[in-house]
Amino acid sequence: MTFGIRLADAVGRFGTLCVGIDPHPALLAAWGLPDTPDGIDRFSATVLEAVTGHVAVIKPQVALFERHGSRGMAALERLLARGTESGVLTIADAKRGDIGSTMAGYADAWLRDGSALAADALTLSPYLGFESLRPALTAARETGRGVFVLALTSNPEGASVQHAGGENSVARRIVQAAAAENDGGVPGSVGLVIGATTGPAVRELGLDLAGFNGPILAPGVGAQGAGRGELESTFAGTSGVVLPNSSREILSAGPAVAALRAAVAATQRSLGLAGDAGPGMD
Ligand SMILES: O=c1ccn([C@@H]2O[C@H](COP(=O)(O)O)[C@@H](O)[C@H]2O)c(=O)[nH]1
Repeated sequence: MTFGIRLADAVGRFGTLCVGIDPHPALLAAWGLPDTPDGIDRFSATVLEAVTGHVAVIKPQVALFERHGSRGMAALERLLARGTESGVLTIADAKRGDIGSTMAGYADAWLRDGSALAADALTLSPYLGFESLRPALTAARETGRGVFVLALTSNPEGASVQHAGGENSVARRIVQAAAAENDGGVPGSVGLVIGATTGPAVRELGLDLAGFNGPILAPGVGAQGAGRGELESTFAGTSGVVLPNSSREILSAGPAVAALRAAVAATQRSLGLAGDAGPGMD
């Protein structure tokens, strides 16, 4: 079964909120955990326990595992495996992108069956050219996995690159290229990253999200300042599933599992997502 279909099923049961697992040093300290591979392992296991059965998807931030070298990456491998065992979909936020021949290595690592780092989906950076991502697009299609391609990122600096090009902006061309990958009537597995903090850019750049048949990962709610109003205005009329991601704001409620669950529920309520059957935000 494809990632797009599995995601549609999962958000139909648990709603669209994506919880980020970002073991920042300050959060580890606040939780009374050491800034070590064992600390991030315990942090990750606690978040997974709290969200299982309450959200459809988690997004581990790879950089914060990579800080600890091979033992940090082993903690990430365990989290990805436990996510699969628990029935929670995983998006590895690694933002990979390179020339095609090297991209094949990343695709093998993150998107191939049997790889210790295989996730349900991977974030990709298209700034070496959308077509350089082909090995990852192919691997995802062949293995029933998904990708999320950066289009309009949530950080203010992103505009200097992504808005460039006027009517034919970089972001617009990325949305068009990603849309072309999602043919057929079923929910597509090639998604986009569009920050919830990007204000009127979706409209001003003429991004056709009504015609986009894939999921959209929307970081920027919570700690970066976006809320329900920003989500609703940015994604009005969008056809595909929009997955608002919150990391630090939810994680700062820990380490108690009950408190993390309460933060998840509060976030779902404040974003208007509780009981949300998923596809689109009208
Ligand atoms: O445009 C982007 C792409 C990815 N991110 C990632 O999402 C989380 C956001 O964390 P918060 O604590 O909720 O701010 C983090 O892992 C980013 O690397 C993003 O913010 N914007």
